[in-house]
Amino acid sequence: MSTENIVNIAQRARIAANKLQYVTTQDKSVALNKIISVLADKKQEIFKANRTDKENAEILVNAGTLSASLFKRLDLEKGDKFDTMLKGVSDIDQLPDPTGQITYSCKLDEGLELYRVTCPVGVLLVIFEARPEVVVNISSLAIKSGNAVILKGGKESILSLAALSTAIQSALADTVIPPDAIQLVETREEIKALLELDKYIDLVVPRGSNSLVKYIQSNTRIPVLGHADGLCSVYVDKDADIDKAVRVVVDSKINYPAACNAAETLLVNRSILSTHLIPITTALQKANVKLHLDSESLSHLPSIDSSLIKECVAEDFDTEFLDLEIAVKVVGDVEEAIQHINSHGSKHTDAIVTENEQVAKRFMQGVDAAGVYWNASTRFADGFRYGFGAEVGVSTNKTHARGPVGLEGLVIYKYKLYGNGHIVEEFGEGSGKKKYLHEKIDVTEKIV
Ligand SMILES: NC(=O)C1=CN([C@@H]2O[C@H](COP(=O)(O)OP(=O)(O)OC[C@H]3O[C@@H](n4cnc5c(N)ncnc54)[C@H](OP(=O)(O)O)[C@@H]3O)[C@@H](O)[C@H]2O)C=CC1
Ligand SMILES: N[C@@H](CCC(=O)OP(=O)(O)O)C(=O)O
Repeated sequence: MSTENIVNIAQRARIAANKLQYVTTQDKSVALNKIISVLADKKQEIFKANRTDKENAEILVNAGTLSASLFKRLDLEKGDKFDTMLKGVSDIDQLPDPTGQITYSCKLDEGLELYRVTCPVGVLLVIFEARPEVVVNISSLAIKSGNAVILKGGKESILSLAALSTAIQSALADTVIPPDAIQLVETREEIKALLELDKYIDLVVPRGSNSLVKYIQSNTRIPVLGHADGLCSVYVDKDADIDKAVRVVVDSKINYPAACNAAETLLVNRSILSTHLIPITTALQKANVKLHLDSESLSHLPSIDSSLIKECVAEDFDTEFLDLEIAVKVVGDVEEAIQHINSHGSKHTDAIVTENEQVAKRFMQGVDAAGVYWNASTRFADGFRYGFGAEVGVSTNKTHARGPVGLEGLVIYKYKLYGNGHIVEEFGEGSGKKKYLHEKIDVTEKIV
């Protein structure tokens, strides 16, 4: 696409975003329900496009140039993926409108009232992996939060994405939401050109590998909300219940090994090696997980399947395997576990298994991650599971939005000041000057 056309896409997104400032919750609901019905009507057409994407991808899988997990992500037909995707749109419709919410109010003077009110970010540019349903998840979240979005998914999903976004745009054509609110681009070159357009685009969300996020951060002036790799750890403490430890570690690793919220590192307290390590590693091996063991854990596991054991190297603790592999390290206490996670983790999601509340609290306060869990699988790090309907992805940024990004992550705020000819000159410390009241206003309803 020419540079001129790319600028045109960004300009149209900007115009759509400006219009979206005025749409009502009811308008959004009409649009989301229309999207559900058009997607349902066009299901076979969308599946046909998805099948062609899969046929093309299969050639690459057979040639060994594409992973089986990428192929699995690409598949929109399998199981209940399509229905779950539609349910996500309906769930988002049911959630409260995130815009127009008053998060601060203050009476500065008689007749002078200040409100902080949530509002859309504006125009988003979201880059994501070859997972077709993400286009529907993000479009729904964008519409409900009043944002326009330009989307680019992984190249392997190009036909599925085109079918889905065309369906969404045709649904919007029958509503007050401008179809330009949801636009698709297809290539890295187009992204490169869009990254220059800080005049039209307000926020870039790169969702994918660390290298993608780093590339975007280094090549744009637009603020970036990075959704990068998940180097998640589970720490099994000396006061861990064995059954809970096995359940949490195994689920964190095998429930969906290619996801960013799968565990990549297992930290085990030294004092429970003889009791907990064997049941946990046996369960992992039963699930075909390859263990990258440090020398201390290796010396405690003389008799397990050696084809699934490797002595670890230092880099294993900085590796996102995204597969049935896990690095195992013995630590002395929770402090060492926290220190390890804070120096090797990716600030995504980390879990502790323990029955000791004090130790759990220490872990949850000390670990610097978007999600810190006690006796629960890292796989819960997900917008749907958090009750957000769906997610843009899992933010590994520390500011604006952290962890699964749903509707609240897609709004900012503005301060609205309602006066009656008030001027600053009248206020001050001297005689005859007015003093600020700074009284909280009891707000019960939405304001304009
Ligand atoms: N935190 C989160 O929410 C999530 C994180 N991830 C992480 O993503 C990784 C795996 O996903 P994977 O598909 O391999 O990710 P990639 O980063 O390889 O690709 C993701 C997307 O980024 C695009 N892309 C990559 N580099 C560039 C670039 N330089 N310029 C423009 N576009 C670029 C790709 O385009 P193209 O296809 O055209 O090459 C694709 O659309 C794992 O680390 C996983 O943890 C995955 C999902 C969610
Ligand atoms: N958040 C979702 C999906 C995670 C995700 O995006 O995975 P993937 O695209 O396969 O890296 C989940 O927990 O299953």
